[in-house]
Formats: sequence, C-alpha cells, structure tokens
Amino acid sequence: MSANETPASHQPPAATRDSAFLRACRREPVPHTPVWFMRQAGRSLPEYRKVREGIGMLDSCMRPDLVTEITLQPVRRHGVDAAIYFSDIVVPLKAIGVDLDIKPGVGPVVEQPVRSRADLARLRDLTPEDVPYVTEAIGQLTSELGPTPLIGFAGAPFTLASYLVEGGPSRTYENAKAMMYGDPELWADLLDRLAEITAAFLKVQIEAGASAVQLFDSWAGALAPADYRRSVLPASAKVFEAVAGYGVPRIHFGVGTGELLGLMGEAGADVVGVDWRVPLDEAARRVGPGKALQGNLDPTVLFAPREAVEAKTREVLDSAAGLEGHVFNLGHGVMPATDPDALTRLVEYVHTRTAR
Ligand SMILES: Cc1c2[nH]c(c1CCC(=O)O)Cc1[nH]c(c(CCC(=O)O)c1C)Cc1[nH]c(c(CCC(=O)O)c1C)Cc1[nH]c(c(C)c1CCC(=O)O)C2
Repeated sequence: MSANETPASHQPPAATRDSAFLRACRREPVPHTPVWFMRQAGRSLPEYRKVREGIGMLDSCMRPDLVTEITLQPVRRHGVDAAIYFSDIVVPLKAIGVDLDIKPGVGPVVEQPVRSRADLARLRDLTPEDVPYVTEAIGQLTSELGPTPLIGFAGAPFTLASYLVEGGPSRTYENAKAMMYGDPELWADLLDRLAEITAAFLKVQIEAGASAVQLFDSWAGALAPADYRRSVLPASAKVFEAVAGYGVPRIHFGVGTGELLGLMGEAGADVVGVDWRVPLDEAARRVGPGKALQGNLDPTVLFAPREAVEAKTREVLDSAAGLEGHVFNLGHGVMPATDPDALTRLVEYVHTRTAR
C-alpha cells in the first residue's frame, strides 16, 4: 500500500474502544481521567533492570517475549490506563541498516552521520519484513492486555534527523540546523524520507493491533515557530496523514514546545502532548478547539514528598477542568531514579480524585 492510499478502518475490540484512555482521546465523557506515563517501561522499575541484565537496549527491542514482558510490567504494577510498546525511536533506523547503537547514559549514537545526498541515499524504505519482532510482540500484547489499549509510537522526522545528522545527542543541533538553513532542499528530502519510514513503522504497529500512536518530536522545542512551520511541519503532517485512515488517535508530543503547540496540533494530531512549562488551560487556548490534551506534571515533582506531589497534581487537574479531553501524563518521561511507588500512588490519586 502506498503512503497515499487510505487503509481500511482498523478499530480495536469494543471493550478497548470503550476504555477511559481512548474515550478521552476522542473527547468523550470518561469514568475517570486516564493516566499513563511516558517511559513508564524502563529503568525506574527493578523488574525491568532484572530482565534487561546483560542484554543491550537494541537487542532487547528485537526479542518479542522480552518486549511483551517489559511493556506489561508498568501496567501490572501501577494500574495505568494504557500500555506503551517497549522500543526506542531509533529502532526503525536500525531495522533499515543504519549503523547505530544506544549507549547507556548517553543515548543513540550513529556511526556515520547523515550530512550529504550520498548519505541520504543509504536510508531505504522500511517494510513489515524488516521488523517481524514488532508484529509478533504486538500480537502477544493485545491478547495479554485485554481491554487495556496499547500505544504504538515513533520518533518524528525532526527528532530522528537530529540524531542522524549530529551523530548523537546534542543540546544545540548545530549540524542539523546548518543543513536546514544551508541546504534546505537536502533537508526537506531527508525529512520527507524519514516521514515515509516513520509512517511505514506506525502502520506496522497499528495493523498488528496498536490502538493509538504517539509521535515523539522530543527536540522540536529547539525551533522557532517560523522554522518549524517551513522546515519540519510538512514532514510531520505527512506522517499523521498517512495513518489518518485507520481512525486510531494520533498523539503529538515534544518538550519546550510552548510556542509550537498550535502548529503541532495543526500538523494533524488528535491529542497534543504538553510539557510542564505551559498550564493546560493556556495550552488549550494555544491549540484551539477540537483536540484533546495530554500532560503535564513535571517529572521531577515525583522526588518531592507525597503531599507536594498531590498538591501539584491537583494544580494539573484544576487547569484541565475545562478541557474537551484530558489524558493525564508527565510533562516528559519518567526519570530513572523515580520511586516506582510514587508512580503507583499518583495513578490512584488521579483516578480517585477524578472519579465521576
Ligand atoms: C528522544 C528519545 C529516545 N527514545 C525515545 C525518545 C522520545 C521520548 C523522550 O523524549 O524521552 C522514546 C522511547 N525510548 C524508550 C521508550 C519505551 C517506552 C516507554 O515510554 O515506556 C520510548 C517511548 C525506551 C528506552 N530508550 C532508552 C532507554 C534506556 C536504556 C536502557 O534501559 O538500557 C529506554 C528504557 C535509551 C534512550 N533512547 C533515547 C535516549 C535519549 C535514551 C536515553 C539514554 C540513557 O540515558 O541511557 C532516544
């Protein structure tokens, strides 16, 4: 199927479709505000560290049994309203043969950064056969999860490009921005290529049974709105458009994106993720009507005593009171040193406080 054909509508079973999480994404009434956490599967959990012992991050993403176990761990422990597929944003790039690794404590490192048209030519299409472990793990997960929805995800073209062009994590994105300003045609072609790979990867996940998808443009906050609109939004819009026909909610998230929230909604999201810097009522004004919001407790608040966590959580819930749809989350991922019990208590607190 080409990127432009509309796929057949792909809907989960009725009990999943009726879950608080998917209802909130569709801006329908909910029995309680649904909660999940970015990076809920990972190093904050001792059971995660145990099963990952001696297994590299990328290797673990390619073992369906391990992926299934790690994805289920936070659902069992915290009672969150959705699971997020255990993987990493660089997995599709690895799957098409990019020589990269995830270095512990550093992040993705690319052996040969993409700096020229010849480098771009190395990025080939992704097919379902490149990621058989994704289809297998999601098959296992949807039967194990019962009515709990599974969120699939991918890195957005800009965030993927930032790793590919820099060769690793960066604070300033100087090489990526140098290409964006200096060779806009190469940049546009690179982002378009990444949009195709990303769309293909999301389709594999949805067709295997993911009932929502999140596009992580974690580092888009480094861009001015005019640059985002001209040089990044078209590629992200292409990804959202490619999966629109499935009818599964599409979440769009980035960090430090206060000035971009309207544009991130415009790119085609059904739900816009908000970090902790903009209160949700203000974020709703910036995003405009017709979209749900996700967020936005500062992840570092979880290091404070219980009373402080509850007070800050009430602030988030109060600012969400007038929203059309709200999915509770942190403003960015769970930090590795977080006490898992604080996360469990937070889920309970949001559920109790918002029970209707
Ligand atoms: C930017 C980004 C990456 N990866 C991801 C993003 C977007 C989200 C965000 O903004 O945080 C996305 C991601 N990475 C991982 C998940 C798992 C699902 C979940 O949210 O629970 C998700 C959704 C697992 C992971 N991805 C990574 C880990 C840690 C590696 C390990 O456990 O050994 C996990 C659990 C590695 C990774 N991968 C990446 C970084 C920056 C790192 C951290 C490096 C480190 O501190 O070791 C790239």
